[in-house]
Amino acid sequence: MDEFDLIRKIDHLTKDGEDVEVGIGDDAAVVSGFENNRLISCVDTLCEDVHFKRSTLKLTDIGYKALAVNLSDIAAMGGIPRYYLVSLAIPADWDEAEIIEIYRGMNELADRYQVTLIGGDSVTSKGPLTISVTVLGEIEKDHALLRSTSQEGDVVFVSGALGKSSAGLDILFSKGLEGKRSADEEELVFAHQRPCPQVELGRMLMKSGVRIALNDISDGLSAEIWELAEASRARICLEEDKIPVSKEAINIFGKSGALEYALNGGEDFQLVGTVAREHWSAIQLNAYENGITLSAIGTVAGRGSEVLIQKNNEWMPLKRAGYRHQ
Ligand SMILES: Nc1ncnc2c1ncn2[C@@H]1O[C@H](COP(=O)(O)OP(=O)(O)OP(=O)(O)O)[C@@H](O)[C@H]1O
Ligand SMILES: Cc1ncc(C[n+]2csc(CCOP(=O)(O)O)c2C)c(N)n1
Ligand SMILES: [Mg+2]
Ligand SMILES: [Mg+2]
Ligand SMILES: [Mg+2]
Repeated sequence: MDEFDLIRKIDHLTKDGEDVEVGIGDDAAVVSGFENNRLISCVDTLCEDVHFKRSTLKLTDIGYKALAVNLSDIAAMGGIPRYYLVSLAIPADWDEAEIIEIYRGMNELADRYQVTLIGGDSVTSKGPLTISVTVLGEIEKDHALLRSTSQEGDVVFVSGALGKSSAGLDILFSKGLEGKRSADEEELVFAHQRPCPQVELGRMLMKSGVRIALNDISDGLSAEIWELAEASRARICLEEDKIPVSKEAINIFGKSGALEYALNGGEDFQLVGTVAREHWSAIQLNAYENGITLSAIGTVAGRGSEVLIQKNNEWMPLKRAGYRHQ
């Protein structure tokens, strides 16, 4: 595969935004920048055999997901994604047409959120295929939603239903990409392959103007709630039976199997946060009116850096057992 040929094809595939003064084709990109807002940036990487296999994601899904996980981090800050850069380390057994397919998937999501590809890097890999995406965006000055602002008395909330992605992954592991699937299985597999970054929800929460601590769920609810507790030095108490566990996962894996996926599976890319009790109803209603379900799953009970969970009327420490790279 010729590096320059590939870059030319990628360039043709993507649209140039008007505010991109120099895009693909020079040593670095130049964009016009933001008049009043701050620059917000993040990078996350997908690695073959760690984040996906050819038997779990189609080529277009790999691209879609590589961008989605980054839009999720921008969402978790309340920002607006604008530009992205893609770094690829490509092993010899991947051909150009396959890489272009990955870009087609990325493009699909980029078009939906109007984020523009402004550059990247392509190198040979002697190991697995690795895709690293950097997203640049904007956020109103002093309005980023941090992990560190939870306070005593806050309601702890989470968006959507949890556990779908990792339940979907197990279905893919047992049935492969092309296996026959029930409607429930299809829903779970789709959630794994095409996670929906909660950008609109992040913006809605930011625009509410109230203090909200926020995090996105990449490693599982247990890991992300612990991150909030530690960043805010908060003592968080969750009620197990309030956690919105995927119905489809319950149908297939039973209540406790589905709860395990919700707590420790990861890659749901929903948002978990805390907000003062007096603002909770309005926030929940506003989300509802925009087609998003928010569930109250607990409270910030005081200071500390710990998470407790109530099961069958008994409180116990929540095990932080989400995904962790070794
Ligand atoms: N290798 C690194 N060098 C510098 N900073 C890093 C590195 N890895 C992570 N960070 C920083 O650490 C913080 C937490 O990163 P982390 O990747 O855990 O968050 P996340 O993207 O929300 O989680 P995930 O990667 O599971 O989606 C971020 O500020 C990130 O920029
Ligand atoms: C083939 C295959 N095996 C396992 C997994 C599960 N997985 C990998 S990384 C991760 C957490 C998020 O990653 P990060 O912390 O890097 O953002 C999870 C839950 C998968 N998706 N595909
Ligand atoms: Mg990260
Ligand atoms: Mg994150
Ligand atoms: Mg992330």
